[in-house]
Amino acid sequence: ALLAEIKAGMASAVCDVALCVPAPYLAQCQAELAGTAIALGSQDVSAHAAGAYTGEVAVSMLQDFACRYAIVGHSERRAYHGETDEAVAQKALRAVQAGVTPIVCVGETLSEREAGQTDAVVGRQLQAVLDVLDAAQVDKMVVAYEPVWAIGTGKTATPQMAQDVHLALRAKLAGKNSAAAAEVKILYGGSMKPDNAVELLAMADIDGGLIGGAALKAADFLAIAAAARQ
Ligand SMILES: O=C(CO)COP(=O)(O)O
Repeated sequence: ALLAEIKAGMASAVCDVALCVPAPYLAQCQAELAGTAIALGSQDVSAHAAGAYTGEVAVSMLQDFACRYAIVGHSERRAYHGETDEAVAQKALRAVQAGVTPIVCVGETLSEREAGQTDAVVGRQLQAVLDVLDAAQVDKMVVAYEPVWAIGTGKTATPQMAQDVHLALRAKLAGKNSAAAAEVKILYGGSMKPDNAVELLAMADIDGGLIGGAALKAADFLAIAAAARQ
């Protein structure tokens, strides 16, 4: 029902939109999204291309459902499933090698921010991915800055706080490939809502959003997509 509402509201393409759904819904969503401009993505991908890893979803399986994106390194995967920077990097690499665009999530916890470590933490998380990619692969990924303290909490980074981190991330990308750095989409995630999306998306280095809670209400998601067009 949610997908039908989003589809109806997206009838005219307002911006690039991808829906990243839990793996069991991929087949249904692929069918529902066929013929629309809305892309399909997953919320995770295995760090292994193939082999006996029961329960894992390999990138080739995602491709069976025409997934164009795979979120990797979401803070909940890092926190609750012990995913290290290196494991996240391997997931990103598997996706890139298969032609699936990884959405690489980085973000600091509240205590890390309060200790002045934000740039160091997100820089380390992004660098781990850059270390396994060739310079020519840098523009094959999307980066999402998601301050952990802002996810699902109703607390949002101010536009300037987010912009400062996005700028630092773009500089880090430029260290690997300066031309590609300008092209990489850096999304902000963390309680993005219709009432704060316009000012966040107006910032020079905020190229889009990674929407959690507000994507569960079609009207809110559509309003954010409309804000992205402005
Ligand atoms: O983690 C997020 C998206 O993956 C952000 O979630 P919220 O938009 O609910 O804060």
